[in-house]
Amino acid sequence: MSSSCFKLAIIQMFVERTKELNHIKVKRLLREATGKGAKVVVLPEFFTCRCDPNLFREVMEPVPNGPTFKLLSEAAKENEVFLFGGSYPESSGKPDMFFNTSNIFNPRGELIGQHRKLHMYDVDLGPHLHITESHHIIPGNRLTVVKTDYCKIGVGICFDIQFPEMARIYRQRGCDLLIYMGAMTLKSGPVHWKVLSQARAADNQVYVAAVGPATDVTSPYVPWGHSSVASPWGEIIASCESEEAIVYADIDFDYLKEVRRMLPLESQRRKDVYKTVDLTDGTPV
Ligand SMILES: NC(=O)CC(=O)C(=O)O
Repeated sequence: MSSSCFKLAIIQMFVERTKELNHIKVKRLLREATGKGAKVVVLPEFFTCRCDPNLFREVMEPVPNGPTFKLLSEAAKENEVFLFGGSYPESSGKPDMFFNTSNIFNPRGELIGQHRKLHMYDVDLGPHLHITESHHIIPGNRLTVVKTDYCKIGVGICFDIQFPEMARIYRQRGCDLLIYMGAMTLKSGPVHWKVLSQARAADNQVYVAAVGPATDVTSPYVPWGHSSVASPWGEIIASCESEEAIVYADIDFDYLKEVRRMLPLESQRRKDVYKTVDLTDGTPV
């Protein structure tokens, strides 16, 4: 593989009943992915317990002094990989409230980024799908750009994908890949998950990875699964369905440049007709 290309692995993990079982599974799946040449690996949202607000309170843990943080750091180091550690409930100091946090590690096991889900999923999707995340989750308050050996990567969690402004800012700050870890509902997942990944990719001419847990119909909140990777052309280049799977995709910077050359959106913006916001000013992230 040329230096202008690297292998990304996204892990659509079936989340087991206990944190310990999930830790064991993460180690196994990470070994498998890096054994196949993956240089950047992504875990799904909420991989330490099933999607259930009652369980979240039980499994939440401090960052950086919790067992999951330690596991991810050690696993990144052992496998010499950039690890986007899905997300898990990070205790906030308030008894029933937590952050939905993704910790990101370099191949030396050092923390290089942390994203706390920004947008709260407070929605009324019908009689059985009234969700108010803000009752138990505290939103983060900053965007997250991570520098890796390959490219800059913008990070979002689940509902964050619905907000195009965030992806636009990531592109303006030089990201070539956006990673969203998300457990979409069965209501919005089938319609939105892939379409939004493709839209964020095509609008911004970046790769987009959308990574969820495998579907578990016994969970009170059934995640949609269907993880995928979209190319800068907006095409799905790798995907899976509902079950546990590792999905691999080559992130090819020559292709990315070619898309931007063929379709020069950045220089064609009609800034004389509509207002755009320039965020390429080196604002720290
Ligand atoms: N939980 C979310 O943040 C969003 C979601 O589940 C959905 O869009 O579906």
